[in-house]
Amino acid sequence: MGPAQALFDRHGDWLSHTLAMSEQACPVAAVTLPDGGQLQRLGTGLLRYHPDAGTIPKTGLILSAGIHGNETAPIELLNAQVNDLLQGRLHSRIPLLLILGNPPAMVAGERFLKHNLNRLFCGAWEAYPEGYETRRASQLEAVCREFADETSLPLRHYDLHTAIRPSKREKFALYPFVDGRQVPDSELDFLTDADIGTVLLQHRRATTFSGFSSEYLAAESFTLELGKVEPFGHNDLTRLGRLRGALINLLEQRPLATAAEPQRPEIFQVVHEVINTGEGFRFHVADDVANFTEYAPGTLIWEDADTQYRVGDQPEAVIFPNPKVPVGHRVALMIRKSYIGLAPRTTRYTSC
Ligand SMILES: O=C(O)CCC(=O)N[C@@H](CCC(=O)O)C(=O)O
Ligand SMILES: [Zn+2]
Repeated sequence: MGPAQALFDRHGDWLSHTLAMSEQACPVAAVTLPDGGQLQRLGTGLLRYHPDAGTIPKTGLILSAGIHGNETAPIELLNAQVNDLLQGRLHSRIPLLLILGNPPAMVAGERFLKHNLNRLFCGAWEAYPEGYETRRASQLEAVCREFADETSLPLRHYDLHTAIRPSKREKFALYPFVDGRQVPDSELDFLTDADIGTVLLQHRRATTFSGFSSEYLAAESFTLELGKVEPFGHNDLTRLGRLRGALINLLEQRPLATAAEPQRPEIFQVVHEVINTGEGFRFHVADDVANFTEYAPGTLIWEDADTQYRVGDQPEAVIFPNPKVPVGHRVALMIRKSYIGLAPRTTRYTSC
C-alpha cells in the first residue's frame, strides 16, 4: 500500500478524504515518505509533517486554507503540495502543520455554516452559540499550540484565502496588528518571491486565524488573498505558480528566487473600518465594486441615524466591501498607501 492510500484510504488524496470525512472524527495515522520525513494525519483536514531526523530546520510553518469553505483555489494548492510530498517530488526540510479549515463548509460550497470561522480565534469562540465552527476554532487553536510547543522553532503562518469581489490588485497580504511589530525583510522577500506585491498593515488586533498565531504563538503570520472565490475545479492554479515556487523554496530551505535588487511590496494602512451599526445603517459602495477601488475626498461611504463617514483629505480605497454581515461585524476597510511599518532594509556596504 502506498503512503497516499495508507493515509487517505480509497479517497485517493487529502482533499477528497477531507470532504468525505467532513464532520466525522478520523483517527491519527502516519506514513513515512520517500524523503524520509513522516506525514501524520492528526484529524480531518489536519496533517503534520516531521522532516527526516538528519535535517536542521530553521523555522516551523503553518499553512492553512479553507478557513472559508468556498475559497477553493488555495485548498487545491495545498492539496497539490501534499501530493508532491507523498510522491517524493517535494522534500521538506522544515516541520509543517497543514490545515483545511472548514471541511463541512467546503462540502456545502459556503463561506461558513453558522459562524464566520475567521472571527472566532483568540478564544472568541467561547462567546458564540455552539456550532461546528466554534468547535473547530477551539481544535485549530489546540493543534497550533501543540505544534508550536513541539517544534520550539520560530514560526511562520500563511493563512490562504480568496476574495469575494474582484480586485485591482489580484494578490495581497494582510499583516495582523501586534503592537510595535514591523514586517521583517525576510517576509517581504518571501512575498516578493511569491508575486504578492501589496501588504496591508492591520490597525488593531483581530480574532482572525493569522491574528491568533501572531499574537499567541509569536508567529510571523499573514492572511494571503490570492484572487477571487471560485468553485472547486474552476481555478487557474497557474496564477499561483510563483507562490507555489516560493513555498517550495521555503520548505526545501533554498535561497529565494528573487532578483538581487527586488522591488519591495507596496504598503497600505487602514484609515477606517466600516462596521455594521445595525438599524438605519446604509453602505454607499455598490455591490460590483472591486477591491482597491479608490474614492475621492469627501465621498460618502456609509451612514446611519447618528453618523456619516466621508473620505478624508486624501483619496481612500475600499477592500472587502460586504454589507451582508451581522451587526457589529466588519463591512469594509478604507485604506491608503503608507510609508510606515517597514523595518529599514539593512544596507550592505562593500569595502574598497
Ligand atoms: O472578500 C472578502 O470580503 C473577504 C475575504 C476574506 O475572507 N478575508 C479575510 C481577511 C482576514 C484578515 O483580515 O486577516 C476575512 O475577512 O476573514
Ligand atoms: Zn476568506
